[in-house]
Amino acid sequence: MLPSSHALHLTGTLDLVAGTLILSMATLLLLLSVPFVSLSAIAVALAFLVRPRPVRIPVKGRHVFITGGSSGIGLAIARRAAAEGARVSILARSAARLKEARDAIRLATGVDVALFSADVRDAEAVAREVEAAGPIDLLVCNHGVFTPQELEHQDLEEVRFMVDVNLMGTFNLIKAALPAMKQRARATGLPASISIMSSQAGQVGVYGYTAYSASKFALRGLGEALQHEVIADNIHVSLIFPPDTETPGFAEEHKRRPELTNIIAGSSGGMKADDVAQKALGGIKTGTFIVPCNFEGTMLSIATAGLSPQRSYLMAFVEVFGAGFMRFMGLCFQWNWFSTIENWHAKKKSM
Ligand SMILES: NC(=O)C1=CN([C@@H]2O[C@H](COP(=O)(O)OP(=O)(O)OC[C@H]3O[C@@H](n4cnc5c(N)ncnc54)[C@H](OP(=O)(O)O)[C@@H]3O)[C@@H](O)[C@H]2O)C=CC1
Ligand SMILES: CCCCCCCCCCCCCCCC(=O)[C@@H](N)CO
Repeated sequence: MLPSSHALHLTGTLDLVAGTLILSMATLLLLLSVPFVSLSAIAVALAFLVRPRPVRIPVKGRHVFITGGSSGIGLAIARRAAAEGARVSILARSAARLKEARDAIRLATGVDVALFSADVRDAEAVAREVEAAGPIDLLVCNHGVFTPQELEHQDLEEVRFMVDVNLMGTFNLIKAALPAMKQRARATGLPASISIMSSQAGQVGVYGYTAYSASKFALRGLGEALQHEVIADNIHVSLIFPPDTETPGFAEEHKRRPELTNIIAGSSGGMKADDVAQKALGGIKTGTFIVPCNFEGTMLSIATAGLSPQRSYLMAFVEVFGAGFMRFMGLCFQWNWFSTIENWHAKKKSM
């Protein structure tokens, strides 16, 4: 048996220990909450900071005009937009392929899309078709050509072809569509969209893609500047950056692509056209400026965020705090690519 004075002493000590414990726990929590509170404060600040403001762009019942809508990614976007209740117009050169696309979309959705035939390089023809289609709510500049080759071996004619179709074609289209789009956006009070199909090769230069990468990088400059110019008209610009995607165009490209282009492009996993279309439409509906399509694409977009507009405070947060690490990852990828190129040359020399 303990004498009662001892028992008292013991409870006193226990109280002291418990008190100290609680106090140090509280201090620890407080210390731990400092970074948490400051990170939350930064997130809140970013929520006020990001421009343009978040937006929702409806698709149902609206006029969606898609170039290159007769094949691959464009066809997949047209099918999805039709299924969501949009009035869909597609434009391409070949009338025969346009009709095939209309039949395929009708079969899949029961909806008839309107067909417009023009070469996007022909500004007058584009203006005529856009006029005939009527005012557009969502313009999807998806047309594109790609013939990979080392610049040394590529004819200037082919370089010009890619720049003319991919870049100048997009200018022709936007110039033709913009005036009526502005009017319509004002009349309906609904936000409108101009989306442009770039490529992951429009975010990083890739062996064999000098002309193609140049034409796709250029679209980003176009898009960034255009967003400044049309924001007051409630028009929202999106740039879409797919990786290698299974399409008729890609099947053709793959037959002649340099081995090194295959290897480097293989750093990003391939996709199906319909999955790219889903990402593209998702990005368009939220007015997202940079729309990546797969995991590697998301990393690439964070690594190359630069001074592009960002509406999402969460993505802004990731970009701000991921910048250093993503730069490091980018250097790792470049190390890997340059090593591959070096080994490839060494192997060729020894053969
Ligand atoms: N597939 C891929 O791996 C990737 C593709 N992209 C981009 O996505 C877009 C679509 O590619 P994808 O679906 O593979 O291409 P496809 O080759 O399968 O389809 C291209 C579409 O564009 C049309 N088109 C081509 N040239 C012109 C022109 N001068 N005027 C009008 N229409 C034209 C074609 O029709 P027609 O020939 O009858 O004119 C066709 O409808 C392109 O911008 C491409 O650069 C980006 C990343 C990866
Ligand atoms: C932090 C860094 C992350 C990096 C991941 C990088 C992966 C880059 C791969 C580039 C792929 C280019 C594909 C072009 C596809 C295309 O446009 C053609 N098929 C033509 O249509």
